[in-house]
Amino acid sequence: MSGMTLTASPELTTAPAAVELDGVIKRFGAVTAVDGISLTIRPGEVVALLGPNGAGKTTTVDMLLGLQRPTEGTVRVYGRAPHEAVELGLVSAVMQTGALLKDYTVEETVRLTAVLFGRSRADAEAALERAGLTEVGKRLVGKCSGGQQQRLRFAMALLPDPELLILDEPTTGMDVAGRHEFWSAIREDTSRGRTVIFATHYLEEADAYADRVVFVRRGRVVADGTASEVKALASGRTVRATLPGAVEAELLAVAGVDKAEVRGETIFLHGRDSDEIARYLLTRTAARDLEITSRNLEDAFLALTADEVSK
Ligand SMILES: Nc1ncnc2c1ncn2[C@@H]1O[C@H](COP(=O)(O)OP(=O)(O)OP(=O)(O)O)[C@@H](O)[C@H]1O
Repeated sequence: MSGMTLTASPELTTAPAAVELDGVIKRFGAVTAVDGISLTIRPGEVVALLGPNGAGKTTTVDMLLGLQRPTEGTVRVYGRAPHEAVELGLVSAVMQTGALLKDYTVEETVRLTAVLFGRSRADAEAALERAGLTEVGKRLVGKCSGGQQQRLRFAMALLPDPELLILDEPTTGMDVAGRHEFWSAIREDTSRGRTVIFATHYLEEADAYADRVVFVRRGRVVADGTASEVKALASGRTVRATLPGAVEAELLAVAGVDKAEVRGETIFLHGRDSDEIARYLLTRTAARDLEITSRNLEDAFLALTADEVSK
């Protein structure tokens, strides 16, 4: 037995991950909604789950909230079973829809929720303020815009003061101004160190608000990185050409090439200066049929998430 205990900051040592998915599979009859996801999310991370319709985002979120159980694999939230974490108030969520009582005012709704969570009136006021709702406190919920209703759900989700906040496509159906206001409230909150996981279709949202972007497609993680890594993935241009007998390692050594791929007689060279790459190919090799394409974020997203072309 070691006679000495080292002290180090808790984040670096034994603090449990905020979320730990290990080999998670979820099937609904013949449909495999989640097909083997393993993921660790550290406390304080703001993570976007990005993917097209049917990718498995909501199913993953439901498992994090204990609303669904995995068919295989394990889900832990702060080292606990998800339903326990929810019961302890460690996790709360803003879902796409969630019943609100339309005949109550915004203020009454938040105060009532505070009572349910055993929180004080001051906590209710603080949640209203943090969700940017103080000014519309007296408004009937039924008269609120979609964006205000979502911020109301956000205020309610803040009441247990959760360590982890989960947002499932929180801005679906909102106009640009509503989305902007919603995200300003969230951003202000995340600056206090709360862990946030949000599912979205909107690439711009993932890019603007997440430290980490996890691309999901057909129930699998197809890319996982910081927003800037995702941008890097999408920047630059690809030169495609026909060059029989090309060797990947040799192409990678060409000035300006940061990625090279050989598929049969076709080569794909990626780099910042496509002119230089094209010049090299045309003057120093037998390459022909050159084609230069640039990728914006939207293309990168589509490339990462698109279904394979069916035969
Ligand atoms: N309860 C269920 N019963 C049967 N199939 C389901 C069920 N829930 C989800 N699925 C299927 O699992 C797959 C993943 O769905 P999920 O809702 O998790 O995707 P998503 O990424 O959240 O999509 P969206 O962006 O449209 O909300 C889909 O094919 C969906 O039809």
